[in-house]
Amino acid sequence: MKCSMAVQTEVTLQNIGYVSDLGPHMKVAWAGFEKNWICAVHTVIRKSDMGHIWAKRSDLSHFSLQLFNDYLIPLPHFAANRPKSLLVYINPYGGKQRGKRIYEQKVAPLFHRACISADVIVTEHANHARDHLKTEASLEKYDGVVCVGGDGMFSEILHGLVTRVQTDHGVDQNQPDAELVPCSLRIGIIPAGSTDCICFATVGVNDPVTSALHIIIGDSQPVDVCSVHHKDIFLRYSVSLLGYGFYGDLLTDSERKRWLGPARYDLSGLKTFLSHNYYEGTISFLPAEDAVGSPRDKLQCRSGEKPDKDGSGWNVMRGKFIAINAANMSCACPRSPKGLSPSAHLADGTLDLILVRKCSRLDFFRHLLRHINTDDQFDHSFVEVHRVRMFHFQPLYQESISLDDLNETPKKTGCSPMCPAPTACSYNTIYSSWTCDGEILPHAAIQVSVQCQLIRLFARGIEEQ
Ligand SMILES: Nc1ncnc2c1ncn2[C@@H]1O[C@H](COP(=O)(O)OP(=O)(O)OP(=O)(O)O)[C@@H](O)[C@H]1O
Ligand SMILES: CCCCCCCCCCCCC/C=C/[C@@H](O)[C@H](CO)NC(=O)CCCCC
Ligand SMILES: [Ca+2]
Repeated sequence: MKCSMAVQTEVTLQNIGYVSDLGPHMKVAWAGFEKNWICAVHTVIRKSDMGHIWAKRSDLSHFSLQLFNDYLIPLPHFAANRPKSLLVYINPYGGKQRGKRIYEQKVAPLFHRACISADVIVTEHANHARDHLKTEASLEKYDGVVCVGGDGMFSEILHGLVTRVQTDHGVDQNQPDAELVPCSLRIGIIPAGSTDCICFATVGVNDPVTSALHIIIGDSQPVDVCSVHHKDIFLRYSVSLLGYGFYGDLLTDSERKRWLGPARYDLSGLKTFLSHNYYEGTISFLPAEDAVGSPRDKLQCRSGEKPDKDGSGWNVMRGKFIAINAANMSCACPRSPKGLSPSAHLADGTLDLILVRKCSRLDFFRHLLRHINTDDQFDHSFVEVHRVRMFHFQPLYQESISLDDLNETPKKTGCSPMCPAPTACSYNTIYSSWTCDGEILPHAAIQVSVQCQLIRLFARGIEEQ
């Protein structure tokens, strides 16, 4: 692979082929002198380094920009961290099934131009990437792992990588209080899924080229990971949303409608909203009293800081909940650009626990609506939010069945259904389940704890607006 010498070029609006956000404070421009990619010229510029110049597109026409032919500017503070060798997993079936094309057309040419070698694996089945990472991949050859797909695919990479590192270090993931070993390999996300909330909440935009450039320049964003256990048995890791009730039901329903693509969430969202179920249980949590900020401080996450010490004392609440949402990050996504918990931090060792208690359908609608407008979604009498380091949930009923059984013939238990109209109540409305980054957990009773900065992404968080 050849990287040619830098050649300084004048650029005007006419020959800038594309200008894209690299997070709110970064821009990328490249000039297509020909339509041919090989002749294209790339540069990545930090907006703050460029003063006002990038503030308005029209300014570009007067701007002489230093561009380097066939060479990505090795800005000094990026150079040392730039990856040279990557392991790429592509889910060809995520989102609108465009992962392979996105990688080949938009990302691979940039990696080539930046002299990055990439070993590409197009997955052949679910859990292919996870299992390959867990046992087979020669990780010592790589500087990072790239996930081309959605949040579900990211979850595979997360589980493969974290499990591999713990196995290599002899850490037992079944111990809820085990000190997990952080992963040294960074993970890059090329968004090609349906929600892509992990990419959106850590980069600020779902754009494959922007993500590719974060990888190329070697950005690094630590991210907390939640570990989820049931009766001291490890279930899963989560980085975005653990949701019981509304989001658990929505996800369960949407999995049956995968053929609809991303639109499945709209249909299942409407259906779940109309069913208006609530569920009774006990939530116990350890507040992060010494955490940086609070869920309602309206300070959006920059990059996250590590807290000094754990908070003290568990809080216990029993109630009837429409939704229990544990947001380890803002969960911003194109559907809700500020997310479920706009001030949640990426790397502070806490998550925001949002409890939506039983309320009228109209009130719940008002609450949902506030995820897409500027009003405060926590400013309702039936909503509370806590910044926590750990939480446990115990549903009212005794959990003696697994999710698989839930899809079979109903079995009666001694507990009463928690649905508003018992006559219309079906078996499924008695129970909800947790969605864990879009995957359904097999148990409702869970213990969750936040593992501070367990992984790092090729990203930089969302910079100050
Ligand atoms: N080759 C494959 N065939 C079938 N399923 C796969 C394959 N590779 C990965 N998967 C699974 O596909 C599921 C969905 O993929 P992905 O997350 O990429 O897209 P999505 O669900 O549309 O997007 P999002 O998770 O952002 O809503 C993942 O849980 C992953 O395990
Ligand atoms: C009246 C209009 C009200 C509109 C309300 C919109 C509220 C949207 C909040 C979106 C929160 C997304 C949280 C992300 C969760 C991901 O881990 C998961 C995996 O991709 N996706 C979903 O659960 C998919 C979730 C899909 C939600 C629609
Ligand atoms: Ca966090």
